[in-house]
Amino acid sequence: MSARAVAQAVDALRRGWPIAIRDGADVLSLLAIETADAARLAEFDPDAAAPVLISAGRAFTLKLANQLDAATPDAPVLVERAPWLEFDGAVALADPQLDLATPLKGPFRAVPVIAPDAASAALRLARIAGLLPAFFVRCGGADAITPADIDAHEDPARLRIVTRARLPVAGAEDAEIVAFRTPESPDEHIALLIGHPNGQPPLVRLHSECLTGDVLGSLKCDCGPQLHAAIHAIADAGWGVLLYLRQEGRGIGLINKLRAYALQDQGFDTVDANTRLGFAIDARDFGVAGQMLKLLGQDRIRLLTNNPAKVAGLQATGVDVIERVPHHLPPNPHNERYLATKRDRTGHQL
Ligand SMILES: Nc1nc2c(ncn2[C@@H]2O[C@H](COP(=O)(O)OP(=O)(O)OP(=O)(O)O)[C@@H](O)[C@H]2O)c(=O)[nH]1
Ligand SMILES: [Zn+2]
Repeated sequence: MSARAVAQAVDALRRGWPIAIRDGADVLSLLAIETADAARLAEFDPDAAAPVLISAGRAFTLKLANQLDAATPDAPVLVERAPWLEFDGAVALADPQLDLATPLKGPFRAVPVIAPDAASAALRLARIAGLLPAFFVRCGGADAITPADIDAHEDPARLRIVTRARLPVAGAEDAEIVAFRTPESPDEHIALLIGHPNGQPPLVRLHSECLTGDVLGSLKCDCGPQLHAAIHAIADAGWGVLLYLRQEGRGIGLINKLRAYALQDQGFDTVDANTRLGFAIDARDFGVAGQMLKLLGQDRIRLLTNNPAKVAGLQATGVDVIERVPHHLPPNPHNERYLATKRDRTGHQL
């Protein structure tokens, strides 16, 4: 029942319908700003008193917080509903793409967060729904879901292998595709098994979905070349696994990644763009990858990556990463700065 309620809540957010989240005795009703409009807001909040929930990263950009704890840019911050904070003003609070074009009409004031666990859970649900993490909030409401329900929605424990088939691909004709899914999430993750187990730990690549790089050949990142080079490297190694994880935009979804790109067009780097949107710098959870490898019977691996956080994330799921194998591709003029930011700000190894 609760699984159904979370799926319905994600759907409701996308459609601009309010949801409710319970934190102990407190219940918050929430209307996502991105999918609301002035009429829905008037119906949700007839007294025009509902404060606005945003994340700490966004609040810091708006100078509503003095300090940004780098570890928690996605923590909840509540903004008092000043009389001048009408619907359009709230949209400007929610969407950093408008910052340069529309100077904000403050002053705004942060107030203590009511029901912080429910508020954090709401921001998480916005990410799952691929929306901006910003809501109008009021107390009370029916059919509330709980933060634990949302944890269960994201839990990879119920991941299963659904089907598998031979799939010759460019660079690895001897390959098999294995498809995974959970009952909760619409994301269908894929493993490409290249070659055959030979008693040695497989060479593994975790590839997070990048529609722009993988499909359109975007030069802004290194994803497309990394994907193809990984297939070749695994084939050359004799045996291994490519996991294609549906974690577009480091877990914030395609639309939010493209918003981050729009901010990059304004001069912000990939780290600051995520923070300004109100998301963690990397919102991925490698639990899915760990579970996929275990279902494939591979819990001792060599990992192709430059990202020590990926190694740590996978180790935390109980997979033994016996070696990190660097996975560098030559830069191009469009992704040079992106790669330098990864090196300088997110600990990627040279
Ligand atoms: N939010 C956001 N996501 C991005 C951006 N550029 C690329 N991505 C996403 O980043 C992910 C690719 O990262 P990966 O190549 O898996 O990994 P990594 O963490 O850089 O580590 P490596 O294993 O060393 O490549 C994909 O989901 C891309 O869609 C960006 O500017 N903003
Ligand atoms: Zn990419």
